[in-house]
This record gives sequence, C-alpha cells and structure tokens, in this order.
Amino acid sequence: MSLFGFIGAGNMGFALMKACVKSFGQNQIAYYDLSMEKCSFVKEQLNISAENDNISVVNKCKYLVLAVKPQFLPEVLEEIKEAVSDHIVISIVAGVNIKSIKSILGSATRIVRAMPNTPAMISKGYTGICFSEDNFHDSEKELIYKFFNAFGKYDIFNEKLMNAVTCASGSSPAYVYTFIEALADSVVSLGIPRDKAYTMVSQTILGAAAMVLEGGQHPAHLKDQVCSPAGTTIAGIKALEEFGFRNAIMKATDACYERAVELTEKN
Ligand SMILES: NC(=O)C1=CN([C@@H]2O[C@H](COP(=O)(O)OP(=O)(O)OC[C@H]3O[C@@H](n4cnc5c(N)ncnc54)[C@H](O)[C@@H]3O)[C@@H](O)[C@H]2O)C=CC1
Ligand SMILES: O=C(O)[C@@H]1CCC=N1
Repeated sequence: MSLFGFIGAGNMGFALMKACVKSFGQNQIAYYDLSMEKCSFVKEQLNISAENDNISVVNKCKYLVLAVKPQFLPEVLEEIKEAVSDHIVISIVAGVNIKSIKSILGSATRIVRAMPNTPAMISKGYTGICFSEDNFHDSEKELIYKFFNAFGKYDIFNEKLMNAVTCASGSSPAYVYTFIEALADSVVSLGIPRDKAYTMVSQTILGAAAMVLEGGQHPAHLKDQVCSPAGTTIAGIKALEEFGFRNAIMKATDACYERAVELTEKN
C-alpha cells in the first residue's frame, strides 16, 4: 500500500512525484503512465517501478492524483470509477471542474482540485487548491496540506477562481522562461557569454521576486528605486511600455483564461 497514486507521469506528474519522494519517500508513491518511455524515465530518475495499470494504482493508494491532459481525463475516470471507493481524488487537470469529475466517479467522491506549476519539482512552486464541499477528516486535511507543502507555497480558493489561478500559477512559468530567453538573447547580442547571461537573468528574477515576497514592499516602489532620473532603466521601461509590455501580459492572461473556460465547457 502507498499513500499517493499518480495516473500520468508526464511533465507535471513527474514534477510532483519527484518532490513527493523527498517529503514522503519512494515507498509512498505508486504510479502508472500509458507511455512505457515515461515509466522507464521515472524508474531511472526516482527508482520507483510503475504499476501494471491505472486500476492497480487506485487499489494501492488512498490519495489519487490525476495528472493526464484534460482530453484524456474522461476515459481515465470511466476506467477507474468502479475501483474508486473512499479515496481522495486530487485533480491537477486544467479547466476541469469538480462537478464534472463527480459526474463520472459519483457524487460521494471527495475531490481536491489543484493548479500547481512545474517549479513544484524543486519545492519552489505555487499551488492553488480547492476542496469539494464534502467532509474531510482533520487528519486527511493535514495530510493534503503536507502534500501541497512539498511543492512550495499554496493557497485555498473558491473553485470559481481556479481558472484564474491557472493564469498566474500553472501557465505563467512559461512566460517567465520566455522572458529569461529574450533578455538573455538580448545581452548575448551585446557580447555577454550565453551561460553567464542565463545566470545573470535568472538570478536577477529570483532576487527581484524575493524582494517582493520577503521584503513586503510594493512592486511599483521597488521599480521606482531602480529607475534613476534620466537613467538607463527608465529608458528601458519607456521602450517596454511603447511596445505595450503590461498590456501584452494582460492579454496573455485573457487568452489563458479563455482557453481554461473552453476546457471547462468541453469537459
Ligand atoms: N505542465 C504543466 O506545467 C502543468 C500541467 N497541469 C495539468 O497537468 C496535467 C498533465 O499535464 P502534463 O504533465 O504537462 O502533460 P503530459 O502530456 O506531459 O503528461 C500526461 C501523461 O499522461 C499520460 N496518459 C495519457 N493517457 C493516460 C492513461 N489513460 N493512463 C495513464 N496515463 C495516461 C501520458 O502518457 C503522459 O505521459 C494536465 O491536465 C495539465 O492541465 C497543471 C499544472 C501545470
Ligand atoms: O498549458 C496547459 O494547459 C497546462 C495547464 C497549466 C500549465 N500547463
């Protein structure tokens, strides 16, 4: 018997399993992925052998993590529904709401809907979570919080905000990586060696984020401290605003949110 079972060991399933190993140990994790390649990768990286199928995962765990793409979720739920009993089902599937999972697994199934992000792999992630209205025992909630704590910070939300959480938690690391690439490329074009460019940019983002999280100061104030009058930074900010930097980010959130809503409607 393991505590946690994972269905799907792709990018996010693997990231969560890796962090879980550190907090709970290999023997508390069972998983299955349709791709033998993914199973071999997990075995090689985490030294955990895959189960033979999804039903074996369900039978081996109490907390069942659903980590397949939204379009594959209905077939997975149909496959496992008879095996699910007093499990707590944790779904990280973007856009899919608790109601639609319950429509297949049954209305009594207790569900935690969560939206983590890939930095969970190194316990530096952020997860938004919400619970189905059903009763969870205190000890179960404690375990669930310990589970999410393994991935970094987490907050609890009303389910109607979960698609919005996706825009700044699940999806946004990709925007940050795009920003890292762009800024690194631009200083490489000025002669900075590429390896140093990635370190320079990433460490700067880490430091700037820590100033907000740990210093408790408003981002606008921190920005103003960097912008010397007639200096280099304000010249850069002006160029960013000419190209609609803030608006681009807001438009990205609109697009991300719309797509999440589409997934909710389809599933
Ligand atoms: N990638 C990310 O940064 C994040 C992803 N998510 C959510 O996590 C879920 C998984 O996303 P990724 O890991 O990126 O996708 P992925 O495609 O990397 O992994 C999904 C895995 O599910 C496996 N799979 C498909 N059908 C299966 C079945 N019937 N039984 C067992 N395994 C099956 C696939 O072989 C694949 O390895 C998605 O629903 C996504 O919305 C949530 C937060 C962040
Ligand atoms: O792009 C996606 O749909 C998934 C959900 C959040 C991050 N990746």
